[in-house]
Amino acid sequence: MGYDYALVYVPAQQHDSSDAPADHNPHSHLTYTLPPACLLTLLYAPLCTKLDLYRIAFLTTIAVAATVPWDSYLIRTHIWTYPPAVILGPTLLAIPLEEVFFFVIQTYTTTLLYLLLAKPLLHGIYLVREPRGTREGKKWQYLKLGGQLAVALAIKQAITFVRAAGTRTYLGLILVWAAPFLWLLWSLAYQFLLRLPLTSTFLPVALPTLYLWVVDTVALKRGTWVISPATKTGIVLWEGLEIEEALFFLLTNCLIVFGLVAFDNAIAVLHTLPSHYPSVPALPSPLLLVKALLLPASTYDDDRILALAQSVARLKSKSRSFYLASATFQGRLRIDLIILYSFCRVADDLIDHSADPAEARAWLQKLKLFLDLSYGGDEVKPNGSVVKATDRNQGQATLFAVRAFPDDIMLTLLMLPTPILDKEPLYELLKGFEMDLLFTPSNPSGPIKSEADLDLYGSRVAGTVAMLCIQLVMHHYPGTSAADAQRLMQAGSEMGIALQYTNIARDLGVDARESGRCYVPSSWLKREKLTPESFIHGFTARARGDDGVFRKKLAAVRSRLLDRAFERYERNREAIEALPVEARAPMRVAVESYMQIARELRRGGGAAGRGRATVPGWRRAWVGWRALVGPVRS
Ligand SMILES: CC(C)=CCC/C(C)=C/CC/C(C)=C/CC/C(C)=C/[C@@H]1[C@@H](COP(=O)(O)OP(=O)(O)O)[C@]1(C)CC/C=C(\C)CC/C=C(\C)CCC=C(C)C
Repeated sequence: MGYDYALVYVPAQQHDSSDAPADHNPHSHLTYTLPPACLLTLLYAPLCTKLDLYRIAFLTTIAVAATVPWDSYLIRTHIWTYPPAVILGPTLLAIPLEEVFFFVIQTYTTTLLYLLLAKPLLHGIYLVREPRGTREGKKWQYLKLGGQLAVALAIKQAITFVRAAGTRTYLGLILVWAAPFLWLLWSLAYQFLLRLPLTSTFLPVALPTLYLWVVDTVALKRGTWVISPATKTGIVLWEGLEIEEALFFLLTNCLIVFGLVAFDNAIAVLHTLPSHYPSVPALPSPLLLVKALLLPASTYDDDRILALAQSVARLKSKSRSFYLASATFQGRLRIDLIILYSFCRVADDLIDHSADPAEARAWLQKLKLFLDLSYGGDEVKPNGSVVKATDRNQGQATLFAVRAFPDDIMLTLLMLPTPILDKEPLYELLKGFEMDLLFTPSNPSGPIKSEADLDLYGSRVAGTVAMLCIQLVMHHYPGTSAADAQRLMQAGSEMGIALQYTNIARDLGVDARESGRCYVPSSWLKREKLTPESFIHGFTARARGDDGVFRKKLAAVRSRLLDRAFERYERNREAIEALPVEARAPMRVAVESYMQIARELRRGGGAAGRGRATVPGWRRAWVGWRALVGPVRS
């Protein structure tokens, strides 16, 4: 019996209360199962969503419902019994309550570990379309069949063991019970079971299993329970751990993790494929989850899946702050934000990485044309309401994007949720990128001569991004009044500018050295007796001799940028608390993890000189965790 260490089962023929010291047993949960459960609860609590609670309740109910009849049967038929002295008393269908509690706590702990490890993943990118009649489609069908066959053979063998009623009975009973569930879960979620990273499949099975093996061994060595020699093989995994026990813990953890993977597979289908599921309830019913799992993989939208995979890869490689923050958003909002990030990133990179200004202008022109086509169908009604682009216009935009942009960029453009986003911030963003084209070797300060210029630039390249993010939030979590929405947009835009000031303060050296650009208003430079040219020169290798003087001036300029960043941040951070509740904590994470760069710069940590500030991974995680818990006090 797998859960014996918690309960101290003793086979009937050996039942003797002297085998099981009573003082060990009621404390087993306190000593072994509750501490890891409490620790994981503390760690995961700030990340926990309503969907997670639903998932935990769903899985625990199934685990208890699936285990209780089997366990009860074993007890009622006297295959197992337990010394009454070691249990508290109450039972459910003859199963002691402590045993039932074990079913719950094991499911809960393994689930929390799984959720923690799976948090960074966007599950939609692990879906695979299986086109009918193709090699790829057949490959997946063979893999599915292969797994089904292997588990079916194990079931057949298990039935033989049980029928023989000998030393393999216990082994057979474990397999006969667990394998059909595994067969079902494999049949529904084989794609995810094969494709998810091992941190989401192997690790959440291996860690709790190993823990239970060790605990089981300790319990055995203390003589708290015994397995009947008549029903066990006698094989041990290591001294003190029967192979049946080891298998039981392994299979129960496999069942829990396979169940969670199937749940996530269903949610991924629902969230990733709006063409099949235009709207999805926050807590999908079990029936909807099953329907999603049964949706033929040949009908998946592989363009959308690929676009998402490219966008996630882009986000992961280009921005650690927003990658961390993205993990805290949920469902379709998370997907739309990642695609929006990808759009902003590719647009910025197309222009920044152009071989010459002419090429950069050509890309800008194409991006504008794409927006013109996407929004071309907008119609303003006499009452001022806007009817969004029609399918015809989407079709034209698609055709244009396919012809005008490289494949990996084209898919991001096509997935941009233009029906949800206003066009003005997107055009403004392009205007911001256009300002970057005004930086030339003969004009290294480009369009930035005054503070007002810098504010305008910030509002175009970052204020707009914030407004687009807030629009997505309000679309996915409706209910904000028009007046509040306007206030949020205003505050968001200001917060975007704060982030842009931080960005400029961080990249002063990189922009000077690599692009010959100086984003510092000329009026500020004058106060430090610098010009844009001498500022850029200060970063070049030749100028390293007069380090001290330049460093002081650089520190003063950077400090002014940071002052403006913090001023705007302080003024607007309260507004985050007026966002829909589901988006507050994630938005705090996005803003705080970026503003941490500003804090590091202010502290002078590592990057206040000519280098680029980075926030150490552990501090980034801590800042994110703190922001999730509640508003950050300054
Ligand atoms: C969680 C998640 C995936 C969020 C996505 C956010 C998003 C869409 C970001 C786009 C970033 C981007 C590439 C924009 C292009 C223009 C640009 C470079 C802007 C600067 C970003 C810095 O990114 P990074 O450091 O990676 O860039 P470089 O390496 O220097 O090229 C910006 C500083 C702008 C970022 C601004 C925001 C994300 C807006 C944040 C504000 C809010 C979300 C509003 C908060 C709400 C209230 C109510 C106050």
